[in-house]
Amino acid sequence: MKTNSSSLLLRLTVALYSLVSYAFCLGSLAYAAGFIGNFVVPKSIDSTPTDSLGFALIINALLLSVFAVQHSVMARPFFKRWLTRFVPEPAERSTYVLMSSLALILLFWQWRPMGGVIWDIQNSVATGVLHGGFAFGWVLVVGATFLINHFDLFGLRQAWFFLRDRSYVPLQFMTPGPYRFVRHPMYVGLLFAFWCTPTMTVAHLFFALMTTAYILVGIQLEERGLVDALGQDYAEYRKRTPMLIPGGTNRSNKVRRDAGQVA
Ligand SMILES: C[S@@+](CC[C@H](N)C(=O)[O-])C[C@H]1O[C@@H](n2cnc3c(N)ncnc32)[C@H](O)[C@@H]1O
Repeated sequence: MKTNSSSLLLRLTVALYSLVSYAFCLGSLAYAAGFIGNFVVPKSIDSTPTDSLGFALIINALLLSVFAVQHSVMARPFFKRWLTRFVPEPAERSTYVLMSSLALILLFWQWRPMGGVIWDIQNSVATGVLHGGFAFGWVLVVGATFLINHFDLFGLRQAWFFLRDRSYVPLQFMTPGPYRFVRHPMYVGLLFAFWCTPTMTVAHLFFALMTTAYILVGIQLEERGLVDALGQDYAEYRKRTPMLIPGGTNRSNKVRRDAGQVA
């Protein structure tokens, strides 16, 4: 990322923009924990239903689709090339972060609770385990961002290079902590956070199913980009490290084994 000695005003503007985007992101992530866990926030995934089940399903499906499309399309190289015709390159990641946060805020605002209980666990040990799984999930999500590079993932590092009029240094391939056991610890964390609940309502189940499907599809798209960006190291990593389940079958190897290419 060459800066061509951009004006100080532009560099300061990008720095401020990245901080504002980051603040939106922190706020929406914190709200997401309360929204899914039904604590602290004024409106959560299981607030009192106000619409018919059919209408609620349609609106919620649309809200999740907006997030999925925004998140996937804006991460693709063709979109980044188009966006950076209008937005300085060092602000591209912050724009992605800001738009993701706005898509989440729209979801929290317009979400239609749906009532109906699928399971309701009363046993105190089981409830404790599920609450523990929920907390573990969020700790894993946030912890993994720091292991990769929290400030790069949220666009601040790019703006910091730009502010100092330095060229951006991309992240190198790495396998810190849980990345040695699975390729997508953040998504493992999200799956824990979405599924670990003592009371599973229709709305929560719909949310968990849709987001799980999105994570499984999103991984395929993300890994294509990661192989392009990180090269052979990531391609090898895909072959030897499971996607989501530690010790589980690695999908790439399974495909090759099924084709008789792996002993
Ligand atoms: C939103 S993070 C999600 C990471 C991963 N899917 C997970 O669940 O932990 C996506 C970014 O993380 C970075 N990343 C993911 N795996 C990486 C690795 N093994 N080494 C370096 N960077 C990685 C890339 O910059 C990628 O754009």
